[in-house]
Parts: sequence; C-alpha cells; structure tokens
Amino acid sequence: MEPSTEEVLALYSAGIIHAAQLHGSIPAEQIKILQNKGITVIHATNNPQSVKKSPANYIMFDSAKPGSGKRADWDKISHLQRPFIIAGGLTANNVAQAITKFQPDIVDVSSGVETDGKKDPQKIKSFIRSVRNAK
Ligand SMILES: O=C(O)c1ccccc1NCC(=O)[C@H](O)[C@H](O)COP(=O)(O)O
Repeated sequence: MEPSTEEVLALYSAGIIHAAQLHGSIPAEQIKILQNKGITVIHATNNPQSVKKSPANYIMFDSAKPGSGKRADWDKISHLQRPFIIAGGLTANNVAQAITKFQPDIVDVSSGVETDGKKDPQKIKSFIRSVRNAK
C-alpha cells in the first residue's frame, strides 16, 4: 500500500526520510507537493509516458511486478536525458548490458542477489563486480 502524501510529509518533518520512492500512477501534483517541501521523489513505474513526463527527481523504470525478479521491458524506453534508475530483474549477468544501454545514474536490484529469498553475499559481490566493470 502506498503511503498518503500526509504520511510521507510527517516522516520527512520528523527527520526520518529525505527521499520517497513512490510506485505506479502518481499524479504530478502529488509529486510537486512533496518536492516543494524539500523531499526528493523517486517515481517507480513501467509506463513509458510516466518515464518521460513525471516531474519526479528520479525516474525508476521497473518491471510490471516490482520485486519479482522479472526483467523490465527494455524495449519500451531508450536512453534518457534525466536522472534515471533501472530496476527489474537485474542480475550479475545482465546489469552490465543494462548500464551500456541506459547509462543509468543508479541500478536497483533485489531478488537478483538473493538465494532462497535471502540476500546472498556472493551474489552481491558478483553484482557489484559486474557494475564496476560495465561501460
Ligand atoms: O520499495 C518499495 O517500497 C516497494 C513498494 C511496492 C512495490 C515494490 C517496491 N520496491 C521494489 C523495488 O524497489 C525492487 O528493488 C525492484 O522492483 C527490483 O526488484 P527485482 O526485480 O527483484 O530486482
């Protein structure tokens, strides 16, 4: 469940967060309210229109099922001239390809560095090695 704008603002006012990652169809007005208060907004989406038009500070292009290990549809978008995070089904085996294609500011991984549902130190090391070697 997405938190309300008020809940995000309350966490920010309490000094608990300085950025918020919001998923799905987020109205531009909601994003601007948060930004006007000083919050950095990451808009996670698989919608190419949102990727282009969202006023968020960062766009995170993710799969249709976030956190599922399913790869985002890389054919839906191309390299973007805006702060960009690529997510969705990344692993040590494909992250370099994603970096070459999108030149993202950030890569996001979850299940691709897990074994049996738990973070796997060896997979994390291997993922970081692939990121460092990517061009
Ligand atoms: O991070 C959240 O709060 C969140 C809320 C609702 C849906 C997904 C959420 N996060 C998912 C991620 O940010 C994952 O890291 C991303 O989808 C990549 O997952 P994976 O494909 O397993 O690498």
